[in-house]
Amino acid sequence: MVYDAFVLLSFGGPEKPDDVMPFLRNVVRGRGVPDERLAEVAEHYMHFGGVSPINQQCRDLLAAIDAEFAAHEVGLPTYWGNRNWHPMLADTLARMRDDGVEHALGFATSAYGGYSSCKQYWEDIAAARAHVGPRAPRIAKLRQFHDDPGFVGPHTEAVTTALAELDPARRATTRLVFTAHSIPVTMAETAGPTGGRYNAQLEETARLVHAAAAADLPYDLVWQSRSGPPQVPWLEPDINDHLEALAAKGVTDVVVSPIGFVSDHLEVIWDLDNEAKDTAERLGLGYARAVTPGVHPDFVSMIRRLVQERTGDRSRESLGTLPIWDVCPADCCPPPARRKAS
Ligand SMILES: CC1=C(CCC(=O)O)c2cc3nc(cc4[nH]c(cc5[nH]c(cc1n2)c(C)c5CCC(=O)O)c(CCC(=O)O)c4C)C(CCC(=O)O)=C3C
Ligand SMILES: [Fe+2]
Repeated sequence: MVYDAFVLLSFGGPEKPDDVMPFLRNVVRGRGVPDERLAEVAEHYMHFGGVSPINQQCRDLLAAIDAEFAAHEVGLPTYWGNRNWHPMLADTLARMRDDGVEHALGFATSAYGGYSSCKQYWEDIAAARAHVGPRAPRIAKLRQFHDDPGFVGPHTEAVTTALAELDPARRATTRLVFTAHSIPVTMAETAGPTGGRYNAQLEETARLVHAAAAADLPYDLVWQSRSGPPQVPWLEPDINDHLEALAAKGVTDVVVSPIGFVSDHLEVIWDLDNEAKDTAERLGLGYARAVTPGVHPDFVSMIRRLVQERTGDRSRESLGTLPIWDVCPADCCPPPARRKAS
């Protein structure tokens, strides 16, 4: 297969206060997220002047990818398109068509399987192609990378750094807490071809980072950033409840590592650096938050390696044991049932 471009696929985020509500409406399109929840989330964005850091993080990542491609003679022009905010993927795809692109490789900013993290990016590609119409470039999405050394390594380094911020005299009562975006339980059950893939991959990443960063400490995998109507079950426990439980059983310090994410976007800086940190302070827990890969050189070279893997120029690097594939089965990770907005 000959590929003629690279496109970064991401979530998108508002870049000014007036963007916030239209962005949020795009995110929840028909998914029954209550208005009160949207208003609450809008508040989180307003704490940062209505600007999510995620778009700038994508610009920085794309610049790093350009430099990496140039240094390794990967001769692909690069593009960037989002699911929920400008630059929207459909607009990017139209530009790619105008530039003569026919078949691009796409890298999505999520390491895991599941509807929101993987399948929805395939749907974004299909919708953008339908929008562009005849001569719309094709996009082959690059594989999930939860156990790649270019993802596990930067998370490991970050946990080590965060651990060094805590009091070594209390190491015996220190704990690692890995977090990822909560999703509806049904979505978790139907993730991947045989179900449970999102959780299984997160468990594997947590195990790998734990073993490499601090094998002597106990660790947990918990969830953050729940949304949706309260009567719909999502993955639990929430990190804040979990911190309460840890404090109650004598834990004195925590390192919180958001292995569910690739950059320190709003869900990380609000839900962890504000909410969870406040919870920890109230409980008297020492708290250190590990950073996400961002533009870590090993993460950037992983993206280049994924491209070279697809063009047959190198083989896969995997630290875990779960199966990894290039093309997802058509029927895996169904979208959640649509609910009327309440
Ligand atoms: C698995 C997963 C990831 C990780 C994989 C990936 O990265 O793709 C992720 C990432 C992100 N989620 C983000 C923001 C939001 N997610 C929401 C809502 C939801 N997320 C869900 C899941 C996930 N989300 C789900 C099942 C919903 C319910 C509604 C729906 O089914 O769509 C809402 C709606 C309001 C609310 O929170 O209730 C917002 C604003 C941002 C941007 C942050 C920024 O702006 O910096 C990022 C990177
Ligand atoms: Fe989300």
